[in-house]
Amino acid sequence: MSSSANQESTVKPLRNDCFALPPGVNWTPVDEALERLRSRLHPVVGVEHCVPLSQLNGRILATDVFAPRAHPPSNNSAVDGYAFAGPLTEVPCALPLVDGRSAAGEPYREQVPEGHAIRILTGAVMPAGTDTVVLEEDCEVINGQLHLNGTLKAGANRRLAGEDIQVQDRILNAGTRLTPTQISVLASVGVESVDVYQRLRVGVLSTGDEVKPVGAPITDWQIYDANRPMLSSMITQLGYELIDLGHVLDRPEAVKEALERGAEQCDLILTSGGVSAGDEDHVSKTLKAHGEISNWRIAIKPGRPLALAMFKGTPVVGLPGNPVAAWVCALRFGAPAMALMAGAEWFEPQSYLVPANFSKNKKPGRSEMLRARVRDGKVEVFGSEGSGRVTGLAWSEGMVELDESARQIEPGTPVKFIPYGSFGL
Ligand SMILES: Nc1nc2c(c(=O)[nH]1)N[C@H]1C(S)=C(S)[C@@H](COP(=O)(O)OP(=O)(O)OC[C@H]3O[C@@H](n4cnc5c(N)ncnc54)[C@H](O)[C@@H]3O)O[C@H]1N2
Ligand code: MOO
Repeated sequence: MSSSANQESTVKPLRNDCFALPPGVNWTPVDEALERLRSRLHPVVGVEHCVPLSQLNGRILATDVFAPRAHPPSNNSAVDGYAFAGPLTEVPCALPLVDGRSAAGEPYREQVPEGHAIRILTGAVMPAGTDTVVLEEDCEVINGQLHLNGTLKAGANRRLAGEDIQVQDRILNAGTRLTPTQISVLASVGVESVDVYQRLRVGVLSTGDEVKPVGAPITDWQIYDANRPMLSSMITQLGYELIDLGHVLDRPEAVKEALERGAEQCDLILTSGGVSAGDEDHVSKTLKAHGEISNWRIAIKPGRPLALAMFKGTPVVGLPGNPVAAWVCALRFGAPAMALMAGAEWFEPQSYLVPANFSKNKKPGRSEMLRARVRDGKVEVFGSEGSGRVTGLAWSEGMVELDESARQIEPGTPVKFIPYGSFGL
């Protein structure tokens, strides 16, 4: 792996044989393939110190974060109403109101005398002498007296100091991918900046003589490059740094040159195409000639051929060329692997058992990933399983994963639905 100027020298490189398969392995079940990736990969990025809140979305925490302040910092009211000392057991009753009020940002600084009440607004600090708040809808003020008809427990409608977070509580763990909600927690206790991992630099390379970048002149026997824009968008959406390695023809020298460029600039390279056994599958050949390659034949449809290699110290994930297979493999295997390399936790995507709205007779012995979406509480799958059907990708909102043992699916059979959101997309 190449290293950037500010990357820390303590980063441990991956082993050259990290993708090697045990002798005799032929078809690898999905679970085993995932476990192999999990056990052989580790973070390969250094730490970026003191990154401000405004730049944290999607970044991965490098250290645990402890609260420098409690949340809420003081007892305060959860509602607009009147504060007094609770409980209130004998009703109806009338409490004289003190002159003044406690508003958010403008506390009442004196003691509220026993048996009195005070006007209070949501978020305002509870004045001394009060611990309970009645909603303004549940009481009436007549001639400076607060009239109450319902009982209230002591502490009703009050938020206690530190009930959410106490000083020095661990609020976030190292390895957490920061999202808007976690950034809100940091802000709530006044954390201005945190240490995060440097962004994983992911190179995306398309290969194939028939493949042309969008915008280039094209003929009938050529196709537009759908994989590179798809994978590039995925990389940026996952919060990684995209390094566009372009497209190369099926020429050993061109493939080698592109991989060398990638190894210089990236922590990981995703290629698509050229990994099955065909005469023009130069990605496999180049990786074999100049790196340590392992052609994983995963018992999955689509996406059987997945080439995993180390090329000049940089891991290369050789995805199949068919866009559907490239997408499925990039998600199912690439996303957790990248997360781990980027310093986050390995993750098994959250899935849901949803009744099927389709029938299918599946071959045993391999997993199948179907383009899917949920409508009216049932999961439907795209009409064609063809691995080149990009329309199915656009139509889908997730995948149905049928494991190796699944056989006959009927309408109503619970199946495992994995929304794309479970991968962070
Ligand atoms: N004899 C065998 N042939 C094939 C096997 C096999 O096991 N034995 N596996 C099939 C499966 S499954 C797949 S998937 C493909 C994977 O092949 P490659 O990774 O070598 O991919 P290519 O042959 O280069 O391309 C496959 C297909 O995808 C189109 N493609 C490629 N790149 C792009 C791109 N950037 N954007 C859009 N489409 C792309 C390409 O034109 C081909 O149609 O191998 C099967 N064959
Ligand atoms: O990986 Mo291929 O596209 O399974 O069909």
